[in-house]
Amino acid sequence: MSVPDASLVVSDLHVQFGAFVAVHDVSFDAHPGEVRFLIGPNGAGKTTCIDAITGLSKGTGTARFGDKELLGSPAQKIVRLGVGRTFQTASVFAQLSVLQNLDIAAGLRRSPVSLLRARRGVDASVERALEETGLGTVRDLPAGMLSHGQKQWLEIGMLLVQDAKVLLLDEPVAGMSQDERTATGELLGRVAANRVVVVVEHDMDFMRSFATRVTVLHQGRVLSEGSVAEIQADPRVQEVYLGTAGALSGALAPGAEEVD
Ligand SMILES: Nc1ncnc2c1ncn2[C@@H]1O[C@H](COP(=O)(O)OP(=O)(O)OP(=O)(O)O)[C@@H](O)[C@H]1O
Repeated sequence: MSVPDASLVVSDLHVQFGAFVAVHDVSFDAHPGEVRFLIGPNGAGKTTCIDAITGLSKGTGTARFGDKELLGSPAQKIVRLGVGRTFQTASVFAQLSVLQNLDIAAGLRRSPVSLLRARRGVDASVERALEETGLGTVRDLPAGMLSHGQKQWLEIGMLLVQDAKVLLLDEPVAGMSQDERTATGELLGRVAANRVVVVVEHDMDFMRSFATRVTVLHQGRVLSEGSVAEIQADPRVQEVYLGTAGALSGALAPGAEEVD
């Protein structure tokens, strides 16, 4: 199968901490135009996959973005290649305004020479990110005053101004209100139109509403992969959730309400 240049293709990813194998030969791919989900019970290896792809943990196998191999590259180089991530806890500068946070992020992709040049007005990439994330109305507020959801959107905006082509998002809707979850799903749909978006999530209701393709991990291995309907119908997935996370089992059933 030919793979589009802008895709992320992970093959046989293997990550070990001492004798403990956290990720066993995991393969998945993600393409612009889809919102790709990685789900699985606690400790399944989801965050470790993202850590390895972004250079924070050592992994073997391959993780290619277009024709670039990411595994083995330093984290900063991976960022420069256009691969960005968020963490479970948003890391924004609380004292600085939304605009200043975005401006600093935009500076990370500018050359030292252009940083020294006098700047007139707001960078076009910052204006686009404000528009795309819906944060325009709070642009002058200190980031510390934003709601939990708005902080996550700001982090996503910071990746957008850095011109990230691959966004790896670790539990972006944890702790969000229902309205914020819906807004986040819609934002991810817009962002994914021309970028790779991979979402690690526990929230099954969110997954069901916004995932276009899902990989289920269990104990470091790929258990199942497919559309939301396919993975929900997979008896192996039902068994894992029934066996390890009773509260999630109901949420896997089509149409079930999420249980927190
Ligand atoms: N630095 C580390 N050293 C040792 N073990 C680790 C390290 N990082 C993760 N692990 C272990 O690897 C396994 C996978 O962890 P990981 O955080 O990737 O799971 P996860 O699927 O993201 O879980 P959760 O949904 O709870 O965040 C766990 O057993 C975890 O304890």
